[in-house]
Amino acid sequence: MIEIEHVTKRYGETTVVDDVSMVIEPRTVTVIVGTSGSGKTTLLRMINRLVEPTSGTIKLDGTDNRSVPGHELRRSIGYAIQGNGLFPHRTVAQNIATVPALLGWDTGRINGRVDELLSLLQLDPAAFGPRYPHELSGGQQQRVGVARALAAEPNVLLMDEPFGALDPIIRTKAQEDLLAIQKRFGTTIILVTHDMEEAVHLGDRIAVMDAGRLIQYATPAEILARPANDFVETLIGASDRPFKLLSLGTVGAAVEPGQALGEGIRAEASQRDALAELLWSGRAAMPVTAKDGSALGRVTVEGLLKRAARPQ
Ligand SMILES: Nc1ncnc2c1ncn2[C@@H]1O[C@H](COP(=O)(O)OP(=O)(O)OP(=O)(O)O)[C@@H](O)[C@H]1O
Repeated sequence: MIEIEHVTKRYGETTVVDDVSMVIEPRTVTVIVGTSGSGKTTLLRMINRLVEPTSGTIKLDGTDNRSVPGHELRRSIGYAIQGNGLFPHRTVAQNIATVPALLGWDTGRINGRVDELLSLLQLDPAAFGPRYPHELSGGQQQRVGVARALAAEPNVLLMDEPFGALDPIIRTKAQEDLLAIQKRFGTTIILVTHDMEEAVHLGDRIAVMDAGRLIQYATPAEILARPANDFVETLIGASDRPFKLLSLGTVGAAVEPGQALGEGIRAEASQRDALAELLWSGRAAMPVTAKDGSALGRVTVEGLLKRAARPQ
């Protein structure tokens, strides 16, 4: 658990983070979202003490983060940034091995971990381990950056606009990879973005910041249904709200008894995708199938429209 208590950061007369308090539950994804200059990066960097707060306290599992030296703290907390920050003169494998080597892991354990992470991020260890960062595409470099941040099995991973430089298709893929990794390792992830779409997709909870203040801290569904003020409402993009709401639920949760004709959709697809497919193919209903291909029922335009309405 991460407890941020009345944390303020000032540079001279300027307050860039203003009395922020929030509790981050273990094994969850928290997304900090807000406009440029709202203090997101500063707040994130106070967790691993790349920035020291002017006042307030940050506790990690009950322990004040000032009770251990900063460099030690940063070995136990993963950190991934936009543009990946890889060391250009080290191979991919050496980059990923950086923190485990500092921690004195033996070679066998380091190599095992490097291979495990590369495979997990769908990069063949034999092909990619010996390469240098400039021999990789931007998307591949970004994955190596995430692998390096995860190398020493941190409980906490901080990510600052990790997908900002990626094209939309690679970005979606990288987001799916991240969610899979988070499930597998149970890592507590805190991710900064200015993209509300990304926040809704990835976050168990979203923290909305404006001018250094924490304006709202809630689940995506709560934020969509009840934005705390006009600023949050603008950030969500009101015209898109029903679709964002549908993107939170799976088809499996909207399945109705009965049959339908034509091509089906899988239960784990999003309700947004189901509605798009129904509208595009001009159908009122379509079959829903389980992973093994068995029929579960159907999903209907009528049912989905009800789910897209503002929650009461
Ligand atoms: N070392 C520093 N000295 C003085 N001012 C700083 C320093 N670091 C950040 N700031 C200021 O603090 C404010 C918040 O910066 P921060 O990087 O936290 O914002 P952000 O929300 O992450 O923005 P962006 O989305 O553009 O990255 C900005 O106005 C920035 O200019």
